[in-house]
Formats: sequence, structure tokens, C-alpha cells
Amino acid sequence: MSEVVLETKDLSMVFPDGTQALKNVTLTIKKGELVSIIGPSGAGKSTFMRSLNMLNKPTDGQIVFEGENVLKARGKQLRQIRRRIGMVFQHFNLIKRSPTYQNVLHGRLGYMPSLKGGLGRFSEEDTRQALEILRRVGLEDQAFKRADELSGGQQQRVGIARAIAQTPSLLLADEPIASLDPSSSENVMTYLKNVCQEDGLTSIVNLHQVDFAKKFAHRIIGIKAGEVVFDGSPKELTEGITNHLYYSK
Ligand SMILES: Nc1ncnc2c1ncn2[C@@H]1O[C@H](COP(=O)(O)OP(=O)(O)OP(=O)(O)O)[C@@H](O)[C@H]1O
Repeated sequence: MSEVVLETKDLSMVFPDGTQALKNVTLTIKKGELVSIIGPSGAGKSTFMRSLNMLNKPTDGQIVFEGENVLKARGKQLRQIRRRIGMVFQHFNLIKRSPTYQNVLHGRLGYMPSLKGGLGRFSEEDTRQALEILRRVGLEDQAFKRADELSGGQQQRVGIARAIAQTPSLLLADEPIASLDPSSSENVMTYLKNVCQEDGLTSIVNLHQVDFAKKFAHRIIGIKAGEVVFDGSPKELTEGITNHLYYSK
């Protein structure tokens, strides 16, 4: 059997205002899988993703990441867990005025003494590695440009490069193509899938676009009103299931 990277058991999340965003989500994610989470707006996709590294603390259930109980982790253990979980954001979250390669180096900060990292003192070896990662996302010729001079698709590829620089074992991408046009979306998803495949990296990608999920994911999980209502291959996601997921009450 392939190696299990992440397991959630009966994961539930009720926000302080009483909104139940997740209900008994039980999933097993294996090494190297590219899993796409789909579902209507407000279904709980972001809450699920944010709960995995405790940006939202679930109210019930269990998360086991590489054998560690995430909900029990505190302090140093939690920081070390977070270091192994790379994040890619819808709005890229780059430091706009910094050069592209320095944005990539920010992925290394969790590994550096805070003073050195805070002062932006990266070694030549760090810089060489950043340039190599930029090459992998097709941006070696953009390394010394300011991040905000890049197109949206290029900025998201920097976002992917930064996450990869962190050498994570799980990559979480929350709506990584929601702000991009169809052609840039295709390009970004291709790079994301390729780097994950090359590194044997497991990834969970929240997507609004079902066609992209079907094209790029190995496995699709459909969430509706906080519950998993579909878990299968792109082929198994029929039009009927999609309609149920998005349109039925
Ligand atoms: N901090 C919060 N406090 C209260 N309710 C919240 C909070 N964050 C999210 N919610 C609610 O939890 C539910 C799930 O939200 P979530 O953002 O996870 O959905 P989503 O599937 O990611 O939606 P979208 O596709 O629109 O991003 C929604 O009803 C939302 O209003």
C-alpha cells in the first residue's frame, strides 16, 4: 500500500458564531496524490485547508500528518509541522517590491535563524537554489525583476516556487487560479502538477473550476455544506454528481 501522508478523522469545525463549516470529514491522502477539492461557495473548502495547519483550529476530530497528531501540537512541534506544509494562495501573497528570487527565498525562512532571515541575509547557496527552483517553474529569466512587475500567472508560479523552496511534504493551494485567465490557469496548473510529480509531493488544491480539477487532479473530493459528498477519480465525477454538488439543496 502507498504511504499515507495525511489522515483526517471526523473532522468538524464550528465557528464561534455557530456556523458549522465542516462535519465529520474523514479522509486519507496518500503520498504523491494531487487531490482537488471542489464544491460550491461556502461549502467549507478553505476551512478544511486552513484547519490542516491549524490556521483554523477544528472543534472536533483528528488530523494525523506524517504520523503526528496535529491538533495536539503546540509551539516548536507545530512550527515544524507547518514548515512541512507549503501554501499557495489565490492572491499570491508575494512581497511586491522584492525581487522574484528573494520571494522564493522566503520559503526558506522557517529553516533560518530569525535574525539572519529577517535581515534578508541569504547565502550564495540559498540564492543558487532559488534560481534553480525558478528555472523549474520557467522563470529563470525573471529572477531579478520586482515581483509586481510580473504577470499574474508568473506571480503565481513564484508562489509555487516559494512553497517548493520550503521542501514541504504537503502542498496546499487554495484557489490558486481563481484570479487568472484560462490560459494562465492552464499554465500554472501544469507547472504545479509537474513540480509535485518531480518531487513526489502530495498536494491538495481547492478549485472552483471543475474542468481544471478533472484535467489535473488524480482524485477529486466534493464538499457540500461541510460534508464530503464525493470522493473518486475525475472519470467517476459524472455530470449528475456535479449537478448534485453545485445545484441541489
Ligand atoms: N471566521 C469565520 N467565522 C464564521 N464563519 C465562517 C468563518 N470563516 C468561514 N465561515 C463560514 O464557514 C463556511 C465555509 O466557508 P469556507 O470559506 O470554508 O467555504 P469555501 O468552500 O472555501 O467557499 P469559497 O469557495 O467561496 O471560498 C461558510 O458558511 C462561511 O461563511
